[in-house]
Amino acid sequence: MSLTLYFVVAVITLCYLWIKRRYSFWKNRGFLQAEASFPFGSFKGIGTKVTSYEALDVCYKEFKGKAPAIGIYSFFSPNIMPIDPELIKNILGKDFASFQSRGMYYNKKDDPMSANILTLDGQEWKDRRQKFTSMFSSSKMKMMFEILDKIGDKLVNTLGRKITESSEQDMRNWAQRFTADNIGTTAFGIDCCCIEDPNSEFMKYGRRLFDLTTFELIKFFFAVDYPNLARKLGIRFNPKEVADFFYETFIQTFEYREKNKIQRNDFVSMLLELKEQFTRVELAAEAMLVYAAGYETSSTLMTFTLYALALNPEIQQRLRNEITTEIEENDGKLTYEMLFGFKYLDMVINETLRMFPPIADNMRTCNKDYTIPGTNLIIPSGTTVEINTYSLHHDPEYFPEPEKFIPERFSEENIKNIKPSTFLPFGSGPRLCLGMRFGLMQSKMGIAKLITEFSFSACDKTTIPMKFVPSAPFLTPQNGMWLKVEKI
Ligand code: HEM
Repeated sequence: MSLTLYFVVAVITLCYLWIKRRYSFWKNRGFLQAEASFPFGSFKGIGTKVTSYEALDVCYKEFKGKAPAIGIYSFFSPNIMPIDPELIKNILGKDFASFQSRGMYYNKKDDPMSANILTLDGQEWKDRRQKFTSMFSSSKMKMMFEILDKIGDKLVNTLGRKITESSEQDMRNWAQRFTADNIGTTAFGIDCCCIEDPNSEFMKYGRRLFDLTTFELIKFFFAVDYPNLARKLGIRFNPKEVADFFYETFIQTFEYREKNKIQRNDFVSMLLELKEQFTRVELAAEAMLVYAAGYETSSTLMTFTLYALALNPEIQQRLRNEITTEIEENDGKLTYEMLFGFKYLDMVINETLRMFPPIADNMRTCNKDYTIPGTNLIIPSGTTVEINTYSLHHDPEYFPEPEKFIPERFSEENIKNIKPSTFLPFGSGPRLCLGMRFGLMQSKMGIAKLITEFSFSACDKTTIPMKFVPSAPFLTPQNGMWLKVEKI
C-alpha cells in the first residue's frame, strides 16, 4: 500500500472514531439520547425531506414520558431538547440566569445589521430590550392602528379587483404583501406598494431573507452551532444585498425626517428619538428586525388562519358574524379596542398559533452549568437548548385530537385549563416576543378586513393535508396557500 493510501485510511479512521465519540456525548453523561448519524446528527433528512421541528418531533414522541430532557445532535453539536413542560418553564423563566442567550448567530463586523434584540446576548441585549420596549406598548400600537386600518382597506379593494380575473388566489402571497406594506410604512416610512405590486423591490428583498437554499440553511445551522468559527470565517447572517437594501432604505427616511423635523406615529419616529443613544446602523438593525421578526411570522399566522377557516366553514361564518355585527353596531367603523376585544377572533387566532406556530422551534443557550431539578443530569455551559414548540402544541396529552381545529380550546372557560408552558407561540419569560402586540394587531386586522368582505374555501390547488417546506426556518406551506375567494 502506498504512503498516500495509508494516510487516507488513517484520516478516515480518525474521523470515524471522532464522530462515534461525539455521538456518544450525551450517553456518556447519563442522558437518554436520540439516534444520530453522519452528517446531520439527529436531524435526519433536514432541508430535503423534513423540517427541523418535524425531525425533532420524531425524537419528542419517542422519548416523551421517559426523561425530562434528551440529548440530540445538530450535525456534530450536542444539544438538549427539554420535553417536560415544568423544565421548559424553568429554563424560560425561573432559571433564566442560566439561559439568557437565544444562541442566534450575529456577526457585528461583517454583517452589523444582524446584531439586534433578537440575536444579541448579555448586557447588550438587556440594554437594547429595555430601551426599545416602549416602542411596542399598547399606546404606541394604538397610534399605528390607523395606518394598518388604511392598508387593510387597500388589501380588500385590490383583492376584490383581482378575484374578477380568477377566484383562486395564493393567500400566502396576499398576506405577505399586506404585512410588507405595514412594515414598510411603519418601520421604513415608505409606501412600498407591495399590495399593488407583488414584485416590488421591498417584497423581493423581504422574501430573499427567508427563502433560504438548502446550502444557506446548512450554513445557518453551522453558524448557530459554531458562532466563533463562523465569525472567523466571515459568515454572514443576512445576505449582503438584503442588508444593504434595508440599511439604505431606512437611512434615507431617517435623514429626511431628521433634516425636515418630521414627526409621525410610527416606528421610524420612535427610533429617531433614540438617535443620541445608538448609532445609525444599530437603529437601522432594529428597523430591519421589525421586518425579520414581524414579516414572516405575522403573514404566516394570517395565512394559516385563512387555511383553517377555509376548511372549517362553520367556524368561518361564526367569526364573520362576530366581526360584522360589532362593526355595524359601531357605524361601520373598526377601532383598536374592538379589534382586541373580538373574543372569537382571539380563540381562532390562538388555535391557529397552536396548530401552526410560525416559530416552531425556539432556542436558548445554557450559559452556566445547570443541573436539571430532581435529577443529577447536568447541562454543560455552552449547550444549545431547543424547545420544540411544535411538539408541545401537537401533544394529545395537552391538546386532545391535536390535528383538529377547535377554537373552543381557548374559550375563557377552557383556557385556564391549559397546562403552563405547553402553549408557547410567542415564547415566554424575559425574552418573550417583544413585538407580540404588533404581530397580533396586523394579523387580526388582515383577517377582520378579509373575512367581512370575502368567503374562503378550498380549491383543487389547496394542499390537504398540509405539508411544510423542509428548508424553511419558519412554518411554510408547500406550494403557497391557494384558496377559492368569493365576494360576499
Ligand atoms: C404572529 C407574529 C409573531 C410570532 C408568532 C412571534 C413569535 C416569536 C417567538 C416565538 C419569539 C421567541 C421568544 C422566546 O424566545 O421566548 C419571538 C421573539 C421576538 N419577536 Fe416575535 N413573533 C411575532 C411577531 C413579531 C413582530 C411583529 C415583531 C416586531 C415588530 C417581533 C419581534 C420580536 C423580538 C424583538 C423578539 C426577541 C425578543 C428578545 O429576545 O428579547 N415579533 N417572537
